[in-house]
Amino acid sequence: MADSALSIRTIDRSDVPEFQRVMAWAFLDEPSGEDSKWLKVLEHDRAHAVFDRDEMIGTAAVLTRELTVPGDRTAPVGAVTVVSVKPGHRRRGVATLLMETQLHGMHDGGEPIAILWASEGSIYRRYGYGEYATTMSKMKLPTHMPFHAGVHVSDMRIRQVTREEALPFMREVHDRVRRTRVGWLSRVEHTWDVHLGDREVDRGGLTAYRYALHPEGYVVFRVKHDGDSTGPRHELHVRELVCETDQAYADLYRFLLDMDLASSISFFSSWDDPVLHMVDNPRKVVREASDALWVRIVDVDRALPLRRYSSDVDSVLEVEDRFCPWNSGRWRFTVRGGEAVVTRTEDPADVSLDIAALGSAFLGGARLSVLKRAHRVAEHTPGHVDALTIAFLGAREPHCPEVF
Ligand SMILES: CC(=O)SCCNC(=O)CCNC(=O)[C@H](O)C(C)(C)COP(=O)(O)OP(=O)(O)OC[C@H]1O[C@@H](n2cnc3c(N)ncnc32)[C@H](O)[C@@H]1OP(=O)(O)O
Repeated sequence: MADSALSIRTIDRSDVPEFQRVMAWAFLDEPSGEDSKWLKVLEHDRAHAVFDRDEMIGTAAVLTRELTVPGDRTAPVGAVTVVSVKPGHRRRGVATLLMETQLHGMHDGGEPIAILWASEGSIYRRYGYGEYATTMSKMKLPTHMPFHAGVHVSDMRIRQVTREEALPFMREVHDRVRRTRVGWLSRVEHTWDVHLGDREVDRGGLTAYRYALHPEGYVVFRVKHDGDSTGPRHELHVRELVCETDQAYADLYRFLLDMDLASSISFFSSWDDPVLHMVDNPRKVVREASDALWVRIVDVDRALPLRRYSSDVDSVLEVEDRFCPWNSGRWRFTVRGGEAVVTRTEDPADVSLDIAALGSAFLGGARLSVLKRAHRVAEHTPGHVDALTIAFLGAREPHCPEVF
């Protein structure tokens, strides 16, 4: 701790207004008010505040969630959010104290994995979070583009309905689909109000959400009005597109692409969105990649066996973890038939890496072979990095469709 006057504790109901104010000032935002939907997902016993004497100066919270990991499995994760320190109190170790408290708490009987979305790219590696555990694709495509001849569009009816009508169906579909998609998260009841918050201030000048249901999926989008004397050129901003079948995916994309009066579709999608291979002219799909989920392996021996792996491997990993030293040292990582066993060993290392590199690779997003080229992974026994890279990869790119 940089200053002996600092203290940290979990919050109670009476702390909430100040908690909101500190957050808002730190994020250069307006306090969201006592009616904020977000307050309903906040777990007070997992929300910490740092005080300088009696002044609250820092906040951070953990949300209890399940994350889908390779092998159609879910793993308990601590979803870290609202890390904030009041301007004027920064660079004195307040965020470090919050990170330490959260990760020690998870190590001590909590989740073996922590995740977050980073506001800035240079903050979280020092705490052992691995970047690009999932990649986000900021995608824009013109409407009215035909599909490639081989793409079948069914005659299933797509209905635009009210939010009230859509929600029960969406909850059910989402809960089935998220269990099959690596990087997707479970939702609690109020997540829906936060994720699809639709107050005027949430809309950023766009319309309210539109909800379109297909028997096997749904799409939620807003419209940004645009145009001139030559006619309307509205933009469709897709919030989420969730489908149980590839057919629903093609049908719902076609529904959006055929929307009269609209000229483009914008979507924060997965890097491997199949639409690239569905449209007639893939070059017209403009994409920009950015980091999405950051993953922190809290306990190597508890976390790695939670997922399945693509191939057998037997390697000794030397892990460096300065922030959570219980992970440091050598681990034998053995996969047989997709299942991993992780045990302490004194055997010489085949591969050394820092804990953040392991977090980046955990969901099958960043490749260990690329991290090796980036000097983040070192190979001591030839062939082991490639073997591990293949074992960690999954059939699809991991993707996290929601910011928490
Ligand atoms: C998951 C989320 O909630 S993401 C949101 C993060 N929050 C924000 O972006 C809100 C605005 N920013 C802030 O509130 C603060 O600047 C925070 C929370 C990012 C950092 O808080 P601080 O108390 O200043 O961090 P702390 O003093 O513990 O810094 C620890 C280290 O991180 C570095 N660091 C902290 N913030 C940043 C930053 N924004 N960019 C680069 N380095 C940073 C510090 O220099 C220090 O480095 P060192 O260990 O080499 O000395």
